[in-house]
Amino acid sequence: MELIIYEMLYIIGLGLGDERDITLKGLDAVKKCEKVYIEAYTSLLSFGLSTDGLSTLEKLYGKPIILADREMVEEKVDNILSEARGSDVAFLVVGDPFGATTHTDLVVRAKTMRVDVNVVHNASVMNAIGICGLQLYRYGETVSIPFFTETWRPDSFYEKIERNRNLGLHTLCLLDIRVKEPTLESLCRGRKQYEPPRFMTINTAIDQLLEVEQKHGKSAYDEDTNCVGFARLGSEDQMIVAGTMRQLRTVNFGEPLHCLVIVGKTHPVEDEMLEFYKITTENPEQKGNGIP
Ligand SMILES: C[S@@+](CC[C@H](N)C(=O)[O-])C[C@H]1O[C@@H](n2cnc3c(N)ncnc32)[C@H](O)[C@@H]1O
Repeated sequence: MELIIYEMLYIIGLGLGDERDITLKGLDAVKKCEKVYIEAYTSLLSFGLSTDGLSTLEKLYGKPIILADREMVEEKVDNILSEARGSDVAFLVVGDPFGATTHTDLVVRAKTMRVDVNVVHNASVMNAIGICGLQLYRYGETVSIPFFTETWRPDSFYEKIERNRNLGLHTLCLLDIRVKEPTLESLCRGRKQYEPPRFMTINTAIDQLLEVEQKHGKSAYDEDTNCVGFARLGSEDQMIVAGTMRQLRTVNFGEPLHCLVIVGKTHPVEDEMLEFYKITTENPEQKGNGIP
């Protein structure tokens, strides 16, 4: 009887900061893989991902890395999986592989195609937000805030935030990333051209949240609701600022990526920790860099 040995798909978390955040286990796996893909869709990296290539990562890993953009992840993933049937293939993900739903799909498809999968975990935005002192086990459902357009203003996040707040739970709001979005014009013409990448800022997210509150009027939150804004978590220049929606709306958080937490009912220890990140009249220039 013929013995079929399937090779492995390694899904490897890179963490949040820079190329050195990969784990030793992850690095070992990358080194033994014949092909290495990096997902550039659900997160932007501060890892030297630019038009001139992925040099920092490639230097550290000692091999070329193929950029798996949104199109490849969503439409051509079967090709990657087929390759993993004949050789070891690495699929690198910023943060943790399960910090985004796309990668759960990838595992399901791999299993269906009888490709073995090995996951190497790393830090995710989902746990890095713990740095502000709000307890991770006091969070409700995470919501995603999409960019509003003139004609498309989806607000299903509102009900979820309302539910979380009624239960006294904190809410993590993940903010939209628009990468490789085909322009409307190019879709009509049938030849794809792409919009420039866009990353939602905390300021835009708060504007949209308040617009939706005004529309529904159920007082799920308001301008005086306490929040924490996070930018570039895990990087040297990360920024964490606590304040009301009104206060955070005017803070310049700088480069992406950003996310926002709407604070629920707090424990005294959570309050004590949040104090370190607060904008105050004595400290209007709160930069919120790192651990206080
Ligand atoms: C779908 S999640 C991807 C999560 C990633 N796979 C992980 O495990 O961290 C993407 C969203 O998380 C937030 N995010 C990701 N990395 C971040 C960072 N370093 N700092 C702040 N927010 C971040 C942004 O709102 C971004 O739109």
